[in-house]
Amino acid sequence: MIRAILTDIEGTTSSISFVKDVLFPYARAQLPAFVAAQGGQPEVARWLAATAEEAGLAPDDHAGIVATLQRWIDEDRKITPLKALQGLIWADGYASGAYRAHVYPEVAARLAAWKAQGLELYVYSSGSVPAQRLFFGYSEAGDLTPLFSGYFDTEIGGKREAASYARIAAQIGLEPGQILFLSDIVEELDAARASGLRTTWLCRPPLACPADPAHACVADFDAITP
Ligand SMILES: CSCCC(=O)C(=O)COP(=O)(O)O
Ligand SMILES: [Mg+2]
Repeated sequence: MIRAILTDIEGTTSSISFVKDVLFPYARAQLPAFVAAQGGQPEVARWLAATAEEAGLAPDDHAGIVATLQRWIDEDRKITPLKALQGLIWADGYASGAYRAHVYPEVAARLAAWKAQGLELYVYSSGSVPAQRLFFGYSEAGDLTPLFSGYFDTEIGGKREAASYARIAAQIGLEPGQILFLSDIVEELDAARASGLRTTWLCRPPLACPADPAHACVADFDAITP
């Protein structure tokens, strides 16, 4: 019996376009000024140092670090320091009203219905946990954060690694088979299933489920019956 739902964001609750065409360009454009103004703040300095280490750069090479981060954004790399810094930058955009996070039309009501029927709801995204809280706090459907019991990011492990899902199940405190993972990426679903989680594949239009899908496949949350 399913006791909890663990959901991906990009391509699952929300459009890929909002992340790639709104959030990523905003972070890319703001990065140089953000690093210049806030590079000395301990949290920012920690992630800049992690970026330098990952890229083999000197810790004080801010120009090189910014260029590296911008290249990683262009390549859509899911690297923890990049994701942490993006989250810090996006906070200003949400607070100023520059954008609100897209969620597909049925998502808020369906999440609320699952919560009302006793399911616990969790998020697992490559976006940092603070970025996830902002995303659902400033969504087009309003503040959805009261619906969620917890958030996981790549600090628990990569989304294509089975061990990450075992760690998440242990942190949630449920058997893996009691958790339903929702994602648009088959490699993530394969990893979750390898650790015993139940899986459902979101193929949002204009995509369509293949004839013989590798995972239970739906077009939207209304078609999911946990
Ligand atoms: C929650 S912040 C925006 C999402 C993001 O940065 C990202 O890389 C999306 O990754 P996901 O694992 O949700 O597909
Ligand atoms: Mg996704």
